[in-house]
Amino acid sequence: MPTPPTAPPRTCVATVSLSGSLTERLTAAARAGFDGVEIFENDLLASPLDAAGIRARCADLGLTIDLYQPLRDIEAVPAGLLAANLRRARHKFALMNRLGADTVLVCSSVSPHAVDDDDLAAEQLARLADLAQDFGIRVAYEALAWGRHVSTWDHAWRVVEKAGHPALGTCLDSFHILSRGSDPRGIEDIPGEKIFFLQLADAPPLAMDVLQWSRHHRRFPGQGGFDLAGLLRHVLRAGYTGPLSLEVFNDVFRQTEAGPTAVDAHRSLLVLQEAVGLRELPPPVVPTGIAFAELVTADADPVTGVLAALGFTRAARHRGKPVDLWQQGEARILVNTAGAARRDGTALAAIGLESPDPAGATRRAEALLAPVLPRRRAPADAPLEAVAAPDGTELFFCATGHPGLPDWRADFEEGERAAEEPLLTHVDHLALVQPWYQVDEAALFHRGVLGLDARESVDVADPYGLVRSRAVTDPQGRVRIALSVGPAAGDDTAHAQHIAFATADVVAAARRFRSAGGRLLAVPANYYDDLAARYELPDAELETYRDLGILYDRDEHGAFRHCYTRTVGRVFFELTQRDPGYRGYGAPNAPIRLAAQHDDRTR
Ligand SMILES: O=C(O)c1ccc(O)c(O)c1
Ligand SMILES: [Mg+2]
Repeated sequence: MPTPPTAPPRTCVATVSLSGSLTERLTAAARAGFDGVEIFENDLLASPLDAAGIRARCADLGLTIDLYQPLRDIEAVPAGLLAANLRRARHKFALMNRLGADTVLVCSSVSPHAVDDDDLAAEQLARLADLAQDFGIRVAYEALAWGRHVSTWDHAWRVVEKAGHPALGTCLDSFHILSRGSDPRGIEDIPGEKIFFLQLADAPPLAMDVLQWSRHHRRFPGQGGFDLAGLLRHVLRAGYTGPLSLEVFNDVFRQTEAGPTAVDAHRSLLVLQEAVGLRELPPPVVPTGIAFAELVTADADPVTGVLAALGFTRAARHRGKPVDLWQQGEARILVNTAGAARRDGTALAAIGLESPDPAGATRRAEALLAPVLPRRRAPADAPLEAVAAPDGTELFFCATGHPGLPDWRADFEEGERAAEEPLLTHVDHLALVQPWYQVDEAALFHRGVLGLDARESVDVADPYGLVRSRAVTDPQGRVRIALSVGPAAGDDTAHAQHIAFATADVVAAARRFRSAGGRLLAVPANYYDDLAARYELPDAELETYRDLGILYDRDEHGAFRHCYTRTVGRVFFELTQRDPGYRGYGAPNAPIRLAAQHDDRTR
């Protein structure tokens, strides 16, 4: 990795990537730590502030205006049109002088009047650059992937090179380059000072019209499928030292709060800069296990009843707070009855992550703009470092049983001892439901802040909508978190969180739960007929699964058997028996489970 330069590049965000009034967008960008903005023409036109007012507001916020955009359909047009275009440009350049913006974006023409003639395009862009120069402005020419005649980065660069004008350079936009599958290596041959601007956007792989893809589905770096680090390396090797600017057109960001979007955006740029060695951040401290999951509830009885039937004992009680530790093997559930009752009943509010370096984990989280939570502790309590995930879940960095580091369990007084051998050994995974607009942000957070790996996203059919789910894990599979987004927010079934426990014998664990009075989620008989058709399972085994409601899945590495408790408030529990090589979560069974849960709720 190259040594980071003394000053990392400036970071910008396009106003079009955030929602709200122009003032709201600027405020959000500044608060999230951006250095500058690209102002989109429509955002300026719609603002009650005039150019001088916008300039003053940006100055107050500590933001520069690094780009004004766009001038469209300028080049390679008949002479009459060129005169009109230059007249329009003169207006905009005067405006930019009032705004204090010195670079204008010109995207390649989509006009039916444009002709396929690079010489003409170069000549007219040089005329525009001449005019711009009079205003102290530079013109950055960008190939739109759907440009009429110029649609690739190298074609745009050839036109710029041909024009040979000092006030004309190129603007590279990762979306236009990578969406077309263009080879970006040749970018290294562009003289760095002729790359006037760099726009960065990621996007998920979608087979669709490129204009629609670009205008609705761009995402922040690391949230799609493009190799942005690879592209950025080429641009840096060319000698580019200008800003890194996020230009993300996205339907979700247009309609959700600008503040969190701007934080998500800036975090994505920090992670990207770290990946290419432009910025040094406190290194990730990958969690090594789940220390506990904390449930908050106004009424503990229903959930502790389920835990007791599952074989948990109340192993300890907090010295100063109404928090009980329920434990079985290495699976620990805190049941917290402090504070006001939550309207939605029992909910998973916090996760304790085992960390080899809790203070280091917090430093990284803070550097990546995660809110660090005030320590909730009495003077005698062990210090616990905690940050908030985007969905509000509190993440505690714990060092359970680590000599030399404070142990959170020191705050607890011992309670009951386990009477029998634990059938449940540890937490297999946690499933957290995200607000519908936040799943990409959540995945980036868990990857960037916690150093977990994000898996492919899977779509699961729910009877009343679609659940998108994406797992993040550590390399050894000791921490597995499934992030999902459900359909309408009012749908309680798709919005329940769950805690999955691991067992070496799911049949025994399910039987014990049932004989202790627990109720397992019933699974339709049709499912088992299908299972018999799909796998050669012995009849007796199939019968047992049918009786207990155990679901079955298999991949090339092994099998997965799992069953579910009924839902309490907003949470339910899963019992899982995972062959060592199996890497999934039983996703093929999720539609059956969701339908059974809907059915169970209406019973
Ligand atoms: O979709 C567009 O029109 C558009 C405009 C300006 C850009 O920089 C861009 O990448 C796309
Ligand atoms: Mg662009």
